[in-house]
Amino acid sequence: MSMAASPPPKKKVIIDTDPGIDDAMAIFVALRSPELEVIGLTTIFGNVYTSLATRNALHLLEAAGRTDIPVAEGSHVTVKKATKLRIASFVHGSDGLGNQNFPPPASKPIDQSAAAFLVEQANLYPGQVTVVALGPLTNLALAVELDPSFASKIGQIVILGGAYSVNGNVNPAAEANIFGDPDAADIVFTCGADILAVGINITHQVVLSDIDRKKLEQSDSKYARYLCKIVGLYYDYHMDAYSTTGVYLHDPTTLLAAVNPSLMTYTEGVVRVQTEGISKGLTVFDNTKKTYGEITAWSGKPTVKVAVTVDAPAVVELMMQRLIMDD
Ligand SMILES: O=c1[nH]cnc2c1ncn2[C@@H]1O[C@H](CO)[C@@H](O)[C@H]1O
Repeated sequence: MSMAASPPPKKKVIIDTDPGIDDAMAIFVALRSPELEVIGLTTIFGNVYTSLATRNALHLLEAAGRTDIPVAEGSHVTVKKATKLRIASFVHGSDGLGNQNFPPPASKPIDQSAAAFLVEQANLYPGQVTVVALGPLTNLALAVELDPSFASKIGQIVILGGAYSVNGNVNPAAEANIFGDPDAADIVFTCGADILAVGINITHQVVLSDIDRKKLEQSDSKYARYLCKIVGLYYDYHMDAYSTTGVYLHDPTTLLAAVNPSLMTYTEGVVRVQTEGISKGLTVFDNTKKTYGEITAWSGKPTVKVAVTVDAPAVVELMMQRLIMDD
């Protein structure tokens, strides 16, 4: 008797997000990826304040018809309780979704903080949960502080964060997600979890051109059409900031690294984050190949994987395919 091979188990994913136009793309791609089971969204400040991130996360799940997925609201302040936050409304619009003024969602977040939800899920499914972190790393740092076993129980943390051997996007030193809470980022990078970091040295190679945008616009996919409605402002920002007619696919690229890690190559080493001074938010990678003459801040810290190359056309194609494919 022949038996059909059973499909591989889906990867359980929690997306920690600050939606955000490219966050919306990543969330839709995740919902459309048969390799993934999205078990929750957790929210954080960054592109918008946390309360608006929660509202947008709920709204995006409603737009996708997936209100079965829980949303846990994250921290409103940095891990050091700073309330003065850097919010990128000039990139995403004051509503975070291209100034479309969508009606408020009917659904509500669950009664648990993002950090508590992350800890709970890691304990429920040890080694099986992947967190895709698309904003500042505050919630994950709080999870590490809440439960010392979180780092070993979480399956993998895929981080959009850092600028490795290239300039930042907030200033020459810092990438926006790391700059948003550098102390949290340093806690997470050194916590000992299985970490895969995707920096803007990678995501600046992955561009959605105007031609691809038109293809999305002309498809009948409700996901593609929704994204085309909100993406205009993101194109304007890229024209102003980088003089390009395309947009960088930061968040969907990172999400797709969780779907198919072989879209990138990686190196391994220790990442520490500068938490003060003019280079606050700088990610500094030690390849651990040199024995320094003294103990450094990197000595003996756990290593992480950092993406070094990407098959950019394959990432764009996969994203387009996931958005356009039939339900
Ligand atoms: O110039 C910028 N300032 C702040 N945030 C930005 C900028 N450009 C892009 N992003 C946002 O930050 C993440 C990648 O660093 C992405 O979520 C992107 O939308």
